[in-house]
Amino acid sequence: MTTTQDWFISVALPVPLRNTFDYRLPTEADPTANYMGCRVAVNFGHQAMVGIILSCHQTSTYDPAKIVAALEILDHKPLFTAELLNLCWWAADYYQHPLGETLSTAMPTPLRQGKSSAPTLAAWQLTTEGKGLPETALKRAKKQQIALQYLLHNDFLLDADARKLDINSTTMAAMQKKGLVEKVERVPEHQAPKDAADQLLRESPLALTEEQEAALSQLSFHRYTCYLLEGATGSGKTEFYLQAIARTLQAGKQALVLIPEIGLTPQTVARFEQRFACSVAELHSNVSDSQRTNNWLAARDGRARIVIGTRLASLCPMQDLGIIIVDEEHDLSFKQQDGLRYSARDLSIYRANQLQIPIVLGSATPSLESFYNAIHGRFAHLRLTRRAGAAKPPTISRVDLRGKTLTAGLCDASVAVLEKTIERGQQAIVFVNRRGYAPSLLCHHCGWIAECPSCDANLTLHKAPYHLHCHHCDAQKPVNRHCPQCNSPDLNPRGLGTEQTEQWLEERFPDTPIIRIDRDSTRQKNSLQETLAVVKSGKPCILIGTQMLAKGHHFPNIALVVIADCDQGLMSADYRGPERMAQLVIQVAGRAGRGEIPGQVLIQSHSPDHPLLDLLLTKGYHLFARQLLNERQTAFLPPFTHQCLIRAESKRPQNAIDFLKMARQQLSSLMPPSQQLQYLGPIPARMERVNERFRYQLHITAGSRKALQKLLKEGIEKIDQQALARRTRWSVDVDPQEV
Ligand SMILES: Nc1ncnc2c1ncn2[C@@H]1O[C@H](COP(=O)(O)OP(=O)(O)OP(=O)(O)O)[C@@H](O)[C@H]1O
Ligand SMILES: [Zn+2]
Repeated sequence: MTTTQDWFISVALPVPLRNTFDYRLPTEADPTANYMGCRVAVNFGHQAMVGIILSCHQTSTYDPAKIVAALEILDHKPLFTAELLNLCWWAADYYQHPLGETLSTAMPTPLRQGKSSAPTLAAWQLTTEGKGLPETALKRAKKQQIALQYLLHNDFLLDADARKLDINSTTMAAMQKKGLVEKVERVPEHQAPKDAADQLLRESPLALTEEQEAALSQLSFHRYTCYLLEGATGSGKTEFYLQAIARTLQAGKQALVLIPEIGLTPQTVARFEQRFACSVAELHSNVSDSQRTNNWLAARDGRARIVIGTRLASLCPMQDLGIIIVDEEHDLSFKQQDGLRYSARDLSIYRANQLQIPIVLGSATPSLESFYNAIHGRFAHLRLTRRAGAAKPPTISRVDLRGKTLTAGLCDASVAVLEKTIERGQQAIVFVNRRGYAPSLLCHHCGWIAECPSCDANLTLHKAPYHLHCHHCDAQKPVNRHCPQCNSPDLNPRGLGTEQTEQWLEERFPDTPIIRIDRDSTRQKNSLQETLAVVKSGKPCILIGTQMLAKGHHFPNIALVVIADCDQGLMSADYRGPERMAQLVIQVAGRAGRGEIPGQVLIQSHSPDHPLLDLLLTKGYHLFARQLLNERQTAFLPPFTHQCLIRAESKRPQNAIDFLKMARQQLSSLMPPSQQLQYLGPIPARMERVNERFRYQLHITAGSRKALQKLLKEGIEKIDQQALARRTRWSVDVDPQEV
């Protein structure tokens, strides 16, 4: 007879090592059970850790005498489905990241820490006193009466159902105070998805426009295809998603919807809940840890039929996934910039392919990568060129700033149009690319500029509260009264930030609400939603904001959009600068005229005749993107080539440089440079010093993705074995988005 003593498990642990670890199965475990994908508690050195079981076997390549027993198996049911394990495996391999850390990235924090994976749902039930009440009680508190009536007919009221009945937590808390209800935790029941199919929709779908109809008829639901939905702003991409998802749900399958970070979620979730009667689970950083865990498990168990989330949702287990939607697929937030540097979009394309299901990448301004794939037939290209409903595309004009006086970033002509817009009782957006009051503080007498002591960066001046702030290392300082160099009191803000425009507009339009939307103003949970409620009311107001305002909001009363400065993107040193500038301009401009009011867009620029800007504004994003693609091809740049960055940082610059020299040597000994493989570096990062550390990088550009992957697979392993690799902080970034 075999005992658990004869069984070994291989475990992936969240440590920066690329191998897995063998343990004995704990004595109380059942060797015939399937533990693959379950969490296990183990001792690793002197530390207790939570790992994931990858396999169970009767032999080990290590000396069995030295293998210790694992402490405890933490799950009854695998947390990682075989499909998710495979996905993480691929991600670890492709992005050159340790598997254990990759699996850890996929899990919500409580699960990572070893907390229980038994899902629970918060619910209310009547106390004995509550049960004694007649249905007609609580007449004076309508909402409480609705809750009471519900509870007299049902055993309990789930928090989620309370929301659907429009009963909020204050109502329930009031009833609890009266001793009528109490809080309980329910184990969720499994809801058979097929039963729900006939009562799927809560509202009837819109009649599709011709273009939407044509695009939807091209979707095939039973095999893998990656669709690029290139749809103008306001063309009704969301309606397209909703109807594609309805068909998926009808077939008894789940849908996964990925959206960019910040702000968008509540709006999108509301749209989905309004349409569908089934359960919609959210996965993003604004959901509490315990709720995130429950939602993650609900997706695994199939209780959640639609999962909506940011990048991190792409690594969630799904019982029976039928479609993936990536909205605003060009958005940078889909790429993680530390740890596992994955692209949620690219990962999802791989996932859809493995599952043989459709994936839709939607955007008005597709990334050049996706655009290229669509043109070359790797993706199916769907287009929506016209706005849905009555809305017309906005008229866009350029405002030449040369020789004009600027106040808080705006010239007189733009202010005059703003004034008219407000007089007409309409709303406007002023787009300013930087937060804070001014990007630097300058001594007018000697030219001294306030710099961050730890970074190669100027300190940003903020007025509310009044201080100097480094946007790179987060250091904060009081504002100097005198120049530390020449002692002159003549210190002045230089450059433009959102706070400055806000302050000036408040003085200029004292009777109009001025609403600033940037990372500083929306730091608190839900505050963005509260602010946006004012905009939704439709009353005249002026919104000032950064990129956050560009992303997918639908405000029907915005008549005017002013882009204070689009020159930065045109002059950028990053080859992606023009692409990003164009996406931003089209997205921000796309907020104007989405309802019945026609939209107008003013683009202020010191180089209004710049050929790229001209191309974008006269020919549109599609032709602009084609031209950029031609330029990229000539310059041996992505998407025609494939890149990897190896980054290193250290307190002494030489350490990082030495490490990268070694890395370059190791790699080029495997594959010497050629026309199809270029090495560049070590070179300093764009900002060389951040937070007292010097940052360098090695760029590798290859003509073929396969060759690059082969090089990395063999090369990183060799680099890993060098002593320098253990002494240096370094990372690998495959398909980097910021170089
Ligand atoms: N078939 C349709 N008939 C009537 N109205 C529609 C239809 N499809 C969409 N709409 C409406 O058009 C407006 C814009 O749609 P939506 O927000 O989906 O645009 P979008 O393509 O996602 O734009 P963006 O990329 O700017 O976010 C919404 O008010 C939506 O209700
Ligand atoms: Zn700093």
